Amino acid sequence: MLILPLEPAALDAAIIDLDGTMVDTLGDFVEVLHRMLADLGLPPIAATEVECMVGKGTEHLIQSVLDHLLALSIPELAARQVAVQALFPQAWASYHQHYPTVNGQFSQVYPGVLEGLQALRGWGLPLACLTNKPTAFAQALLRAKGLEVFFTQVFGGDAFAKKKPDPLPLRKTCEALGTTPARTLVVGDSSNDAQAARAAGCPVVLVTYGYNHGQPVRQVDADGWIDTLARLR
Ligand SMILES: O=C(O)COP(=O)(O)O
Ligand SMILES: [Mg+2]
Repeated sequence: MLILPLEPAALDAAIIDLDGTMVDTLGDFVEVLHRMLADLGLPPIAATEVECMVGKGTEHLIQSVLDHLLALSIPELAARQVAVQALFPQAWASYHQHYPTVNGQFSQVYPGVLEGLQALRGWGLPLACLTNKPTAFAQALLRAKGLEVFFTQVFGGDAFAKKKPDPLPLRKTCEALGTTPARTLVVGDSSNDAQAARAAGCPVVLVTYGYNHGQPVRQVDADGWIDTLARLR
């Protein structure tokens, strides 16, 4: 259901999230994490667990995975945090070593994404992609999936001093687009996108099929929900 009246005349640009909104990348994340965990001599983690950990950037993902896997052997939180921090540098290096070769191989563009992006471009809106994924990985994924042609800007989680849900990346992306937040539509899949949009003053529509940390996405404070980007037509 789309509550927000999506008037093209009310908008000057749109900012679209990547993981969980345009591309179903859970398979990429799981594969890279399994290669990383094998390098560390740790067991694999279930995709259903990973799904709840995606969306707050690479550092948060790696820390959450290590914390989850060490929880059985180190039940005490402070001791576990020390163990996670000790493993982190090797995990980070392994993750970044594997990601480029896996990127896009185990992921699919969601149905309706092309139609939705074409509709927004058809309204004459410049589009930016803003993700918490590292910029280089985001650019390579958009290229691999043939989506990069739609975007004048691509910013990742390493592009600014803070990541979503902080509003800073949205404000900076609006600046780069030359638009005001109130006239810039945000399309995302999680509370990170919605909280950032609310704090920045952007209208925000959420897709219902992405990753919202295991929480019902319709309970997130947003202006509307769509089950496919094709609904933007
Ligand atoms: O956390 C990530 O790496 C990706 O998250 P996003 O594309 O949904 O912002
Ligand atoms: Mg997302």
